[in-house]
Amino acid sequence: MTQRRPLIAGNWKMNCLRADGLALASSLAAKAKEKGALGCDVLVCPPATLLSDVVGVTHGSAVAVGGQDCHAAVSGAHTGDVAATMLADIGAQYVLVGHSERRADHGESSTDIRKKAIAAHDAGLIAVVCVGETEEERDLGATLAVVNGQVAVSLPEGATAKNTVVAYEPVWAIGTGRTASVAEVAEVHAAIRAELVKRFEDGNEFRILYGGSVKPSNAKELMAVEDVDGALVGGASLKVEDFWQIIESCA
Ligand SMILES: O=C[C@H](O)COP(=O)(O)O
Repeated sequence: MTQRRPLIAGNWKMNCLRADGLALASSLAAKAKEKGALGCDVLVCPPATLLSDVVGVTHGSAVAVGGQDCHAAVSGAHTGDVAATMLADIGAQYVLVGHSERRADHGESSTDIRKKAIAAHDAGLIAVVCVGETEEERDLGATLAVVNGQVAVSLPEGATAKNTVVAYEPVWAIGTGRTASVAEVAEVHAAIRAELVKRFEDGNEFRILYGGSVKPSNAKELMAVEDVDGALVGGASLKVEDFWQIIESCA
């Protein structure tokens, strides 16, 4: 069986002013240093305003830093956007692309996401490509078709297990306290794995994260599901003790 090192990623979304964000990142880095070898890779994705400082305070620790989005272009007249090259330039190693909040708030399509993933790869970043169905799509029985369709279009030809992570986040489970059941998670992750194996030589090695109301109380159970290789955590990543317990669930 392929051994995949889990990734626990914290998406801070549009939260944290400077003092709180730096305190959170410093505490995590200190805990990681004190613990030594961890059972997973750890990533935090702060808002753009804090990226550079968080890179600074986590330097030399096991905590990697990522952006929450990037533009598909390297530079140009795109007011308010950030290029993947800019993220790499300040020391970020990852970038989230296609989060459902970007898809909903900014009308991003899977074609847009693929372009962003290519930009991330070209900049030397690992793209965390997010996919997931809405509640309506699940009720219609369209979950696997929707998710497989997003995976097929959002992942570029050049994706590999080294430069790409897939994050499955059912939209109805994000920030709602409702977590997908183990059976629901297992079914979708198996379908994503099959899609990856069909398309990519190293499809078995891609990490597939689950996201949607992951918390200390359900992390262990979710991490034990076949083909769940970590978590993309929103709310619980803003509390150092909660996020740390989720990290420890991979031990
Ligand atoms: O990116 C993270 C997800 O949207 C999950 O957020 P949540 O853990 O607050 O449900």
